[in-house]
Amino acid sequence: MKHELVLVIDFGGQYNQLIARRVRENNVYCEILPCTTDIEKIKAKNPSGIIFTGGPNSAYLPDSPTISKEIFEIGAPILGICYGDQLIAHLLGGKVEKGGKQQKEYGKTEITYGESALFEGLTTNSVWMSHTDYISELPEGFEIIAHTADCPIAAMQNVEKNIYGVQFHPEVEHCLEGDKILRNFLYNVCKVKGDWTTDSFIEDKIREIKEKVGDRKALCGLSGGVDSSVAAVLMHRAIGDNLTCIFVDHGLLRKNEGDDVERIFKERFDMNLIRVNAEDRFLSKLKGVTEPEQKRKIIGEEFIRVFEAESEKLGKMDFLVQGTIYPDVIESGHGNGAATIKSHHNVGGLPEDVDFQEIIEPLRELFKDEVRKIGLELGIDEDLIFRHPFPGPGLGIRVIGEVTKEKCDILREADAIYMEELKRAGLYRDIWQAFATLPDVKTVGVMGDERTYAYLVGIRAVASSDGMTSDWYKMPYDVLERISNRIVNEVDGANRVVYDITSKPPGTIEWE
Ligand SMILES: Nc1ncnc2c1ncn2[C@@H]1O[C@H](COP(=O)(O)OP(=O)(O)OP(=O)(O)O)[C@@H](O)[C@H]1O
Ligand SMILES: O=c1[nH]c(=O)c2[nH+]cn([C@@H]3O[C@H](COP(=O)(O)O)[C@@H](O)[C@H]3O)c2[nH]1
Ligand SMILES: NC(=O)CC[C@H](N)C(=O)O
Ligand SMILES: [Mg+2]
Repeated sequence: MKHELVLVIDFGGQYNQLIARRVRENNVYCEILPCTTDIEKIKAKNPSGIIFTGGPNSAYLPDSPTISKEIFEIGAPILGICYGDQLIAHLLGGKVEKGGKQQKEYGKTEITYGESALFEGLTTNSVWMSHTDYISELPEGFEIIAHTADCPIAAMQNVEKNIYGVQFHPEVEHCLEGDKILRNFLYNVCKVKGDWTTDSFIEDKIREIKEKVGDRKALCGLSGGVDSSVAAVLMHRAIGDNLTCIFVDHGLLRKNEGDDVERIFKERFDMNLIRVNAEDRFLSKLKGVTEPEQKRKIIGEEFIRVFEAESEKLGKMDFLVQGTIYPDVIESGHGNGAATIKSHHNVGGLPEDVDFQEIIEPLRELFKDEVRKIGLELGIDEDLIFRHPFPGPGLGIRVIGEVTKEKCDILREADAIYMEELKRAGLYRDIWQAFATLPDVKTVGVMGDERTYAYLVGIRAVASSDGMTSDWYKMPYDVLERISNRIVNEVDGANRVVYDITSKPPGTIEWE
């Protein structure tokens, strides 16, 4: 079945992915396209509605991102947000200017709404602003539908042409009733029925995979983590025994993880699974390397080389499947004009030559919490679905600086104690992700009246819903105390523990 589709046209904003997921949360399928996409391609997708995102530029400057005016003629309702709103005004003959002290607005702002299908049913009047420019003159055919104390045109509409614009950001959590405004756009203006659900995602993906793979063979990188487990189960539903899962024990896993993953998958899933022990291979490639991006690229490449070697043994597999999700893609700098934060091993860390016909990534557009929902619907057990995320490069990026077996062993012991204590305190599920890290730092201590000189262990726990932003977890002192005592007492080679209290941004979740 072909679903209703809303297109998000990307002008380089910070919250584009949020817009997309808000649309999906309203049961409408959504795709993000760069603003440079050909108008014919946009038309061919026959969208039910189009949303222009915000962006860092100024619509009136010559080199700012723009779009052909033909977009206004293709018949789909349009909603512009912030830069998108300003661009509509600029393209259709209104005026956008740099704001003086007066017109700039950042953060929470009081607003007065007028009559509009967008604002039906709203009961509050506070929005979230982030703009320096402002619309000083309406384009012809438009009317003002909201204003603030400082911004005369906080929203505008042309009902006849179905074009709407808002200066504020309805997609962010802090915009009161922003979700209602987006819902009104979808249901009152675009008149969608809302035919997209996680059920239909599963059905569609399975059909899509069947069509693509036919009776050819696929190899799926399986880590035992959430994303690859969900990807593997989806693939298995689609192609059955033509799927082989491959679990690489690269020596950078947590304590007992290799054996646990192998056992759990053999017990619970009726899939072909191969475990490859490749510790020496990975550690020898990482010898002497300290720079995080270089480490990530080496690990990314080794994964692929191991997959290729196994594929060769099995008689050449046609497809490689990975559990890549959206944050892996965006942080690797593979979005439109987005900066590279770190090369996730499965995206930015992939080598150029990959000996498979194609890579299949069934979850590439989704966020972690969406993947979890789908996993539960596929019947995967909760203990697997609610495992904390664990990065593919594993301890390779948690041992800061050069990776050695000795350091990995120290970290494995510390991390195992940390997890055990979090579970004992009943905090594991409340925390989005927690782990220990081993900075390349030794400190002096005193134990049994003897001097020690041993490694520092960092522990981190974060609260988040999608991993895109996070806050540090406010861990009770008594739990911290127990963790610290046990690590220093029980782990040979560690004599000090620190707790990371950095949010993301400005930090990232992993230290490298
Ligand atoms: N040890 C491994 N063996 C085989 N494939 C792996 C391994 N680690 C990661 N991968 C591949 O890389 C992808 C990305 O890893 P990532 O850690 O983001 O996802 P995950 O492990 O599936 O889920 P989670 O985020 O819950 O850890 C995985 O989905 C999987 O396809
Ligand atoms: O599979 C992965 N391959 C990687 O290379 C990688 N780097 C980070 N992560 C995980 O992604 C989430 C966001 O991490 P950061 O805030 O550190 O960028 C967190 O959950 C990280 O653990 C990775 N996962
Ligand atoms: N958040 C935005 O889209 C900002 C739009 C534009 N760059 C401004 O400062 O007004
Ligand atoms: Mg993982």
